This record gives sequence, C-alpha cells and structure tokens, in this order.
Amino acid sequence: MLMLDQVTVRYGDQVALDLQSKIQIADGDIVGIIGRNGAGKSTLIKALTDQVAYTGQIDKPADIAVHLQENHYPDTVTCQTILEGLLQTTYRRDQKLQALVAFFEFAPLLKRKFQQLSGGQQQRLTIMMVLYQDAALTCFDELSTGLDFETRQQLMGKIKAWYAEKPATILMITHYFDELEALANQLLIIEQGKMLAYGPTTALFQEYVGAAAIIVAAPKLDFVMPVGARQIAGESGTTAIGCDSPTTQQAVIALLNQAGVAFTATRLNLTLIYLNVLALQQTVKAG
Ligand SMILES: Nc1ncnc2c1ncn2[C@@H]1O[C@H](COP(=O)(O)OP(=O)(O)OP(=O)(O)O)[C@@H](O)[C@H]1O
Repeated sequence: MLMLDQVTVRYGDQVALDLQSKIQIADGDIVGIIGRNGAGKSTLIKALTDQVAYTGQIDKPADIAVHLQENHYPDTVTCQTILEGLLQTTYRRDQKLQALVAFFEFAPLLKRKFQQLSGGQQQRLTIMMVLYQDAALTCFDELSTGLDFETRQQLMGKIKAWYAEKPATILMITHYFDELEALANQLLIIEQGKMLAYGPTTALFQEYVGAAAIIVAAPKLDFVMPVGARQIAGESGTTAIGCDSPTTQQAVIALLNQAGVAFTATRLNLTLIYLNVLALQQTVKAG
C-alpha cells in the first residue's frame, strides 16, 4: 500500500506540488499519472523516492524501482557491461537476467554500445534494469517519449505481459493516453500541482463522461440529442457525446446511422475523462 497525505513540494518560492488531500494506492494497482507539462507529475515521483524535500506524509514500500525520463550510460562499454555493472551480476550465470533479455529480445544487442542503439532499444535496456529489481513499487516516467507508435505499442505490450502474473504496484507518467488505456486501472490527474481527480478509470469515466460515449469526427452535429445524451468536452475538430446508459448510446447511434455520419462508440476513453475533468474545473473556476 502506498499513501500520500497532504504532500507539498516547493522549489524555492514555487509550489510545484500541493496534493491537499490523501491518496491511497492499493497493492497491485497500475496508476496512470497525467497532466500538462509542468503539472508536477515528475515532482510527485521525486518526492516518493526522496529526490526532493517534501512536507506531508508518505507511507511507501521499502523497495521502489524508478525509470527516469532521462538516462545516461557510459559510451565506451557494451550493453552487457552496463547491465552487469549496474545490476552487479554476471549475465552468463544469472538466469533471471537471461530470461529478461530473452523476453525483451535483447540478446543480439548485448555486445553493442549504448549509443549504437535506437531509441526503442535504449528504452528496452533501461526497462530491463528497472524490471530486474522486482520492486514492490515501480515508477515509470515517460518511458515512451520520442518513440514511434508501433514501438510504443510493443513496449507497452511487453510491460503488460511481464506484470500479468506479478503483484506489482506501478505508477506510470505519460502523455500518451492510448497506452494507459490498455494498462492502467487507476488514473491520477494533476494540474498546477493540484490533484484534480483520482480513482478507478471506469468510475472516473462514469462520473465525468457517462455510462458510454460517442465520438464523431466533425466539430458540429445537426440533430437534437436524445434524452440522456449531452455534448461534452472532446478533442478539437470532434463532437463528443456523453450518454447516461447503453440504451441512450444506442439511440444516438441510430440517429447517426440515419444521417450517415461515421462515429466511434466507447465505454472507456482516458482522453475524454481528462478533457471533461479539466472542463469541469474551468467551469468551477469561472463560476
Ligand atoms: N529542480 C527544479 N527547480 C526548480 N523548479 C523545478 C525543478 N524541477 C521542476 N521544477 C518546476 O516544477 C514544476 C513541476 O515540474 P515537473 O517536472 O514535476 O512537471 P511534470 O508534470 O513532470 O512536467 P512534464 O510533463 O513536462 O515532464 C514545473 O513548473 C517545473 O518548472
């Protein structure tokens, strides 16, 4: 169990994180942490791992593994030497490391130097070192930034498969909501250092979007919404419709089909949760 209570971090005069309430994360939860650039996401991980001073209380496991945004390794030695040096082991005699290297299909790259790897391969090396630790809590900070869609999907698939049978708690910061959808069961939204929403992804969808939603790739629609359906915040150029039940969703779908309009139907969409949490906060501020 991980618990953060009223955690505040200051950099000089600036308050970078001010969580104001209590956050409890259960063992085995995979928590996606999202928010704009500079929201305080990395600062939260830094507080958890004692890289910055904080006020408030944090109860955490003794062993935490962290994947940082930036990783630098020596240029002159091979990846195998980096692995063996940092993990203090010998590849030939370490079955756990061998299994990890096989799982991440890294064996052909062991003799290469770090700078001879592609971005995705560099990430795989770092991820292997993080996973090797088998920590009770693992934090990933933007591990797929700069990678192409396919490489990101592959990495996420690997991480998901690796943890499928393991009781690990994971915090994952990312700007790619699609990759969280497949992985996270909890979502923490941070904005200007404050917690805007935290809870199971399904419960947040229900609360901020509806029982179901429809996304139409057009900024405007020309029909009257059925009862129980309402336009909600969506990505620009699209119209998002929140529905209070699957039946309402079906009614909207029937209208769209009649009008010959293409759409996507969804029961869980993190982008819609995020945009509607932000929209609600702006309404509260304005009011
Ligand atoms: N060492 C530091 N000294 C001073 N200010 C800092 C320091 N590190 C971060 N900040 C500031 O604290 C705030 C939160 O930064 P943080 O890195 O936690 O944001 P983030 O949500 O992780 O952003 P991003 O998505 O861009 O990585 C920002 O305004 C940032 O400029």
